[in-house]
Amino acid sequence: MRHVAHFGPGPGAYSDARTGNFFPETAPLGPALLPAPGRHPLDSFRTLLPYLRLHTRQYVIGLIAVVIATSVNLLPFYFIRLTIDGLTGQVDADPATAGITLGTAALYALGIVAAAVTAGFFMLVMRRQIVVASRQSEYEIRRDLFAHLQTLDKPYYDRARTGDLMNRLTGDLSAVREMLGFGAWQIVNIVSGFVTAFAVMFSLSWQLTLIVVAIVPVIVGVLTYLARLISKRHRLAQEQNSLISARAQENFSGARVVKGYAIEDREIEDYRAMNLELLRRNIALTKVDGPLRSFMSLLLGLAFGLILLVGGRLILEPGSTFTVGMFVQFVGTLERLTWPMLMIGWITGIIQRGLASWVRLREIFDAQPLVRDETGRTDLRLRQLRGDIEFQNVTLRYGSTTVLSGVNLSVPAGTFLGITGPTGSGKTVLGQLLTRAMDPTAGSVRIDGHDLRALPLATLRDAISVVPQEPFLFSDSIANNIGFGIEARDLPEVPTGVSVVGAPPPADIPQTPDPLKVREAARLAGLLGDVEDFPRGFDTMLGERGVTLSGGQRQRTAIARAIVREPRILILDDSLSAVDTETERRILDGLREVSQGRTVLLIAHRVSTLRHADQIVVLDGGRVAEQGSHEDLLAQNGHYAQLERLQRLASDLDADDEAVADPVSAADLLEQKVTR
Ligand SMILES: Nc1ncnc2c1ncn2[C@@H]1O[C@H](COP(=O)(O)OP(=O)(O)OP(=O)(O)O)[C@@H](O)[C@H]1O
Repeated sequence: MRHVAHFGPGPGAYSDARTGNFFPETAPLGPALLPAPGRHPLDSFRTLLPYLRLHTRQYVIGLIAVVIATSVNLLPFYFIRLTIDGLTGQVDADPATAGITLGTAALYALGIVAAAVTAGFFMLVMRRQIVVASRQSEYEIRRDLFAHLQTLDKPYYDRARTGDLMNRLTGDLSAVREMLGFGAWQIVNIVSGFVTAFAVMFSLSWQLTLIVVAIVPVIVGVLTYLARLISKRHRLAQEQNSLISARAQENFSGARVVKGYAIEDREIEDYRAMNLELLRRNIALTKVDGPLRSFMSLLLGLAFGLILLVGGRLILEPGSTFTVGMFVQFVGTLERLTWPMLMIGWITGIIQRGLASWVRLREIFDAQPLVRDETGRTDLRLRQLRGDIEFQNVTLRYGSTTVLSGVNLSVPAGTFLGITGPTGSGKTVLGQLLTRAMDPTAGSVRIDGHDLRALPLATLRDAISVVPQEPFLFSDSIANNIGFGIEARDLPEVPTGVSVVGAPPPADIPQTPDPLKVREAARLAGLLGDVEDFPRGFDTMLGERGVTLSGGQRQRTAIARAIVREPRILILDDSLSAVDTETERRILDGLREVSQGRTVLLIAHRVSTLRHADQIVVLDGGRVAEQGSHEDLLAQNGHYAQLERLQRLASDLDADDEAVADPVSAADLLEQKVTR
């Protein structure tokens, strides 16, 4: 079940998008990844500290292990020096080099092995601490981000782009994790590598060390420049990669539209152009990526050549204490600096990307819902609702557009209220105000006499079920789709801002909703017959992995999902538009059964759907235009009466004329003509 995923990163979360390339492949990086103006990345680094603090111990142990490993890594050259100097019979100030026996050589060899084993062991310790800590931080940030996103409201999601949010939760999070893991240990590796290597080299020969000090900045400078160039071109290639994937995905999802409009050739041509651009960018990347290694070899070759010349002279100088063994140790130690030098440019990129990505994640954390519980206003004692609804002079504006204007409505608990009106008249937003998807601009919406702003959101949403105009079904079984709302109740709250280390294993959560409840809800929604016709019944998978339901079946699944929660208030937004009149009758019978003691708001365009409602409200231009029972409204001879006449006419036409195949469409057609 979906919520189980909250308790830990799935296998995919551990996958590392590393190419065999010299530079790691990260998320597509666009201009959007640049830090938000006016906010320095280091400021946001401070906001990352609480997550790092959860793993202080791991980072301290891990970083000490890196320092030990880099230092021990230089020991083999010391033993090689002793061996060479012993073998060549040269004697320096160190008595250990005054000749060598086979036994001593074996000891040195053992020393080399021991150093390698020790360094390997500490690198392992580092990985177990820092890399694991970065994965845990990734888990914790993702957990908290998701939990925070759950608190954000409709206005936020109206503005946010799903693709962008997905990209932040995956690509940006990976970039942050890479900075906390690989970035952190590489920084320490580079610093300790440079410090220890320079200390050793200086103790061997200050003259040679001076040459290195002169050369290294040039090498690092050139490499950093190349690394930046590669990073930039890599980013451009990645951006194009994203575009091309998005285009392909849209083409696959909209395959029916593409075929229907016979625009395959245009699609092929567009895709070809995008693909060609990707090729161009990839070639541009190869042009700088390829020569990097050769360039590195060339620079190092030159450096080593120079050191050989000067070092040779130092050895040959009369009375010199600089031995062949010391020279070999010097060169070996310098060679160990190759990797850190190469890494500087790379790590700078990783840190820059990580910080920029963290800024983008902070933007999500900083977003606050407009609608939320507020201390002082929310009365947390209100847990149960009866279902009396009241709109008091409610006005809703979006910018300069007035959507609802001075709506007054009183709906006693247990009322079956029909709502109709021309398209865009404000029917849906009326329901949305009731669930506090947003608050009214003026006036107040009340349940049981309490202004909604005084009700805890959990109480409110627990009491109301909505069947939206375009129901969303998950790629899951029919049973889980119907039981979606009940399974989520009574779950332990997942704590945020805490370490995952030492967290107890997830509680054993029942995997399937009560089958009897699900079956009963399906019956009431008129879906049972359809489900029983599927070979796997309620276990039938929907969506990408399973069957595709018809529009009417989708609507009824959503109705079943809403009523299985046994809400005090049920809102159905145009939920019977895709079913035939016979199915509609069955669903309405079911709804009447459920509506005993509940308040039902049924938004519909068809008089046949509305006629048995206790009360019917007709909205027009965001105002209540008519209100009363079916008979009252017919007597008023207004919009509703006109609607009824036209729909009756359409249905008579249908009875007379075989050519009108679908009475619903005919009625809708006529109704649209009238409402226009
Ligand atoms: N987030 C929004 N921003 C701006 N305008 C909005 C927003 N949501 C709704 N509206 C506008 O509010 C008006 C009422 O919308 P609503 O969805 O309630 O209409 P409706 O009566 O349910 O129509 P239909 O019968 O077509 O579903 C419409 O003009 C719509 O464009």
